[in-house]
Amino acid sequence: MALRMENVTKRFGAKTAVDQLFLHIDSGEMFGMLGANGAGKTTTFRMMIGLFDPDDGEVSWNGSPPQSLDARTIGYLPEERGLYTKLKVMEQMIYLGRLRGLSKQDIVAEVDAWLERFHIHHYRKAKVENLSKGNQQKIQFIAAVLHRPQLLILDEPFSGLDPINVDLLKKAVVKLKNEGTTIVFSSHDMKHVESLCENLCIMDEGKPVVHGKLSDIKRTYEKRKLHIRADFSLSFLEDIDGVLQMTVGAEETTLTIRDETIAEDIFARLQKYGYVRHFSVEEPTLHDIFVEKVGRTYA
Ligand SMILES: Nc1ncnc2c1ncn2[C@@H]1O[C@H](COP(=O)(O)OP(=O)(O)OP(=O)(O)O)[C@@H](O)[C@H]1O
Repeated sequence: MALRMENVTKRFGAKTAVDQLFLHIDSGEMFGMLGANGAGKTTTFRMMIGLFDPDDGEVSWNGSPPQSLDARTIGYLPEERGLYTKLKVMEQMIYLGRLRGLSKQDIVAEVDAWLERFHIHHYRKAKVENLSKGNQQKIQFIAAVLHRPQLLILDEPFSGLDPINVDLLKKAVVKLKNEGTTIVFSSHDMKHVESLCENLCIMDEGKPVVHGKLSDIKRTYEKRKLHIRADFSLSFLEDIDGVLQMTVGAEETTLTIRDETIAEDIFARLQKYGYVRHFSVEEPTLHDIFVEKVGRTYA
């Protein structure tokens, strides 16, 4: 399932929530959408699944509008979680799965496997309202995937989860990707996108300010941090033109430099002094890129 969004704009009254967005997501890809609150991620998702029509531009999956997709093709974890809290976990899953045309037998088998994977099988007969928030979120995730969609859209899937549950969910998402599912998810946390996605889009006020392959994006930004470990004093580096800051730690010295050419210069100089145990140029993080691109701190 490959997605194309061509010059898509969505307005709410005077507010332009999404502004001339171009996106191309390949089949089987894991794609990350980043952006501060109100950047336009949820509105973009709603257009992807055909819940909203764009005011301008076009959305298509394999050439067809999202409205023409079979309900089983898409799995959607909405930002506003909504489960029937008085129902028991399995009852709820059977109800939701039946709505999508699955047999009770298939639903029970699929849900049991997911509950095991998430270490919450003992809650299969528990009422949803008696589960912790994190466990409710896992149940909602299962509801989004139990029909094995080809296309999975997850709005903030990791928010509110503790690190152990974040890892469990990440593993589940990677497994689905490896099985061929096209996955799009949003996050406020750049690290999640950095660890999971090859391709991403950073949105700011409805516009994609950065879009493309993570490795390409990183390559186009200056590398400005140097880490050096050596068996001799590195204090002379502070006086080199282009060294903006220097922090001397017990083991390692970290330098902030003006641009990559300074790293080459320092590397050449160090050769003359003695044995260098470690020399690395740190790639910019997505956070660094966001700050550089939109000129303010993220989220
Ligand atoms: N149904 C709506 N009616 C009016 N304005 C809306 C509607 N949906 C979204 N907006 C506005 O559009 C902008 C983008 O909202 P959206 O929910 O898409 O952002 P988001 O990136 O998902 O934010 P968050 O991270 O807070 O969920 C916001 O200014 C929001 O107030």
